[in-house]
Amino acid sequence: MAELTTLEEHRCFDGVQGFYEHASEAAGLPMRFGVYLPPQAREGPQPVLLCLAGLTCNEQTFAIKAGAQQHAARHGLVLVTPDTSPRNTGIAEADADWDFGTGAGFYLDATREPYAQHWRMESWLMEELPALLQRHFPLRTDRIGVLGHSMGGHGALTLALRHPGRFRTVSAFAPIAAPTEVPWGQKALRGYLGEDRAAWAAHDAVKLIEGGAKAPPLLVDQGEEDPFLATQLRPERLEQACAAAGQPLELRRHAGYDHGYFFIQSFIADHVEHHARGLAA
Ligand SMILES: N[C@@H](CCC(=O)N[C@@H](CSC=O)C(=O)NCC(=O)O)C(=O)O
Repeated sequence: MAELTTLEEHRCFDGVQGFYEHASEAAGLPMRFGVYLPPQAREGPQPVLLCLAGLTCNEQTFAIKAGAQQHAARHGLVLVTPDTSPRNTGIAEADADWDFGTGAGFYLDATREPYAQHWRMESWLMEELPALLQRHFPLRTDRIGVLGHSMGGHGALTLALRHPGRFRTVSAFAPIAAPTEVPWGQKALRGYLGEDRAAWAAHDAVKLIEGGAKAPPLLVDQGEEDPFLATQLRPERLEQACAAAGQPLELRRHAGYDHGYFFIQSFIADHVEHHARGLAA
């Protein structure tokens, strides 16, 4: 059986936007992801931007809604858009809520049953997927940046902080910056990791920075009309932690913008340029 199944491929800004599935060992199930190959990939391997989406999203959401391909085509960046959780796991309770379980993997490896067997997003993204991508696509896994939105912003920050040296560039839109302190994060961390608060802290960007973890300079955009700003996101906690630790952070607050993809579309060009510059250096 083929290692990789092509689900769809579409010409896009002179490159190719595809969606693929493979039998993931980490998840123990088929996992899906998107890859945008810019036109430069016809000439040879190009740097990669891993794009992590938020709650309720799948591998198509960011690819369809963010408008990133036109900028990736200009800069010669490969975009990789993974699904946000395993699916069709047979665990009925995993489909009960939109902010936990299916579509809400929080980019970590669960240790609590019934999730521990399949919810292994960190292992999939950090180990299995890069090796698979390297075998099948013209891209450079030694030059990877990571970007994320909301739950995906939490993923971008925590994966970069937990795996120093793996990502050369990091950025986020409206990240869940302090998940141990907010309802979305507490629900996920309790559900996937149990009651051990030390285990939670290892997946909280603010706590990681306070504990001395370092990441490349962070670019973060936040809409001031985001309905989740005060209750779920808490960018001021990231600002405080970065200032105290000397972690470079550019936090841009934008009047009038909310949490959705119209906000992302408005600033995605800056993010792709940020990554392209850092990945070329
Ligand atoms: N269904 C929820 C809203 C869910 C939501 O806003 N999801 C965001 C990410 S939130 C944090 O990770 C998203 O990206 N949705 C996809 C989209 O196409 O906008 C509710 O009813 O409040």
